This record gives sequence, structure tokens and C-alpha cells, in this order.
Amino acid sequence: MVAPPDNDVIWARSLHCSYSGSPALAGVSLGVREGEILAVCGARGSGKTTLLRALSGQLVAEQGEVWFNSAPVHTMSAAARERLRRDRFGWISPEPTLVPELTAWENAALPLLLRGISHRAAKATAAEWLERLDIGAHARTRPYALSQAQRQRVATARALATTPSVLFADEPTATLHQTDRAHVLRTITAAARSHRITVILATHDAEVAGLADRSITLVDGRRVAAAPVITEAEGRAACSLSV
Ligand SMILES: Nc1ncnc2c1ncn2[C@@H]1O[C@H](COP(=O)(O)OP(=O)(O)OP(=O)(O)O)[C@@H](O)[C@H]1O
Repeated sequence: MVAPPDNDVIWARSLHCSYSGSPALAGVSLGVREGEILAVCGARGSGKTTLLRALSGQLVAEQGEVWFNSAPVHTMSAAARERLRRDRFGWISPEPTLVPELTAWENAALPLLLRGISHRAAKATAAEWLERLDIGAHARTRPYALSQAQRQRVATARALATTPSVLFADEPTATLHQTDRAHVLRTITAAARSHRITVILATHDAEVAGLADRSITLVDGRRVAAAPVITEAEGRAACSLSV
């Protein structure tokens, strides 16, 4: 087994995943440096979600390796992978999944409470992130009384409140309108830069990918050539391969 390079926080080699025999990932390798924002571009069904799930230990690839720092995720027990996800990773889905019985701040504080942080500290941190996402006024509101866009802001606050080592963001703004999209993305990228959070961002949107430091592109579960993203126009070029 070859150990990953020291400066990669996530490193994967030759990942193969399939669903009922049909391949979703066919030999994807990548490395992500600490504090880097990496966009995973690709059309619908190209394997972005599967890649994020494999990298975050939600699923174990049939073949290949995933390392988090110097820890081999692919050989961990299910319980160890769950602890890793709880303690070191954050996750944002395209559709916000909040606990309906809890208020916005309780939802945002939940991962902190699961990590054993005091109620008072968890509440203060959650409140701070809700403010940053411009949803502080609704801290005591339950999800049913919030709009989809407001719920996604709460889910984003929840993912950032723990300042995870790695944030996996799967099409985090896919269901949002332009203004909400820009604000949520700005908050994610600003948080990543100020707290050195590594972000792996799945998107089919070239403008979103343009905010990343670098992008890779998937086509049918394989990586195709991708250029570093320096400007929005270049991001568009890198992603246009897949659309
Ligand atoms: N739970 C599942 N059962 C069966 N097939 C699946 C499942 N999840 C994904 N697939 C298939 O695996 C392939 C990769 O899907 P994946 O969701 O990883 O791609 P994606 O790029 O994230 O797409 P999208 O943008 O639609 O989320 C697709 O062909 C998809 O139909």
C-alpha cells in the first residue's frame, strides 16, 4: 500500500464504485490539499455524488483507496467511518435535510452537541453562523415555517458550525435563486479561507466552479483533463467539457 503525499488532506486512488453492476466511478484518483477549494464538475449522472460519498466514507468503494491525512478510510470499520464523519467532516446536500422538531439554531447546533460541546457554547456558535448566513432572525423557527432557501442556509450553518477539516458540498446551491446562491457560496468560500476548511464542491455550474481554486471534471465516472481554475471564464472552459 502506498501512503498518500503529506500535504494532501484527502487522497484517493483508483476508485471504482457501481450500483447493481452498473459503474458509477471507474478508476478516479485525486488529491486535495489542506485549505483548498476543489470543484468536482460534471453533467448529471457523471458520478459526482458517488465520488463525494466515497471520499467522505459514506460508502466504501469496491476497489481503490481513500486516505484522510494519514488514515486509510477504506479499511476503517463502519463505526470508525461514522466517527470520522461526525468529528472531522461536514456535508451539505442539494436539498436541506433538517430535523423537523428542532428550531433553526437547534438544527445548526446539533453536530456540535454530538461532539460533546456544552449546550451554551454550541448555541453561541450556531447563532454566530446563522447570523453569518443572514438567517439569525429565524433562529427560533422550525423548518416547516422556513422557505427552501432559508432551510438551505440553516443546513449550511450546521455544516460550517463545527469548522470541519473537510466540507463536502454536493450541489449546495442547486435549488437556490441567483441572489441566495451567491450569498451562500460567498459564505462557504469565505469560511473556508478564514478557517482553512478544505472544500470539495460538486457542481454542474461553471460559475460555481469558478469560485474554486481548482476543478476536476468527471464524465461517466472517469476523470477527464481539467485546467486549474483561475478566472470565471477558465472555470467555464474547464466545466464545458462535460456539458
Ligand atoms: N442509489 C443508486 N442506485 C442505482 N444507481 C445509482 C444510485 N445512485 C447513483 N446511481 C447511478 O450512478 C451514476 C452516478 O450517479 P451520481 O449521483 O454519483 O452522479 P452525479 O454526477 O452526482 O449526478 P447528479 O448531478 O444527478 O446528482 C448515475 O448513472 C446514477 O444513475
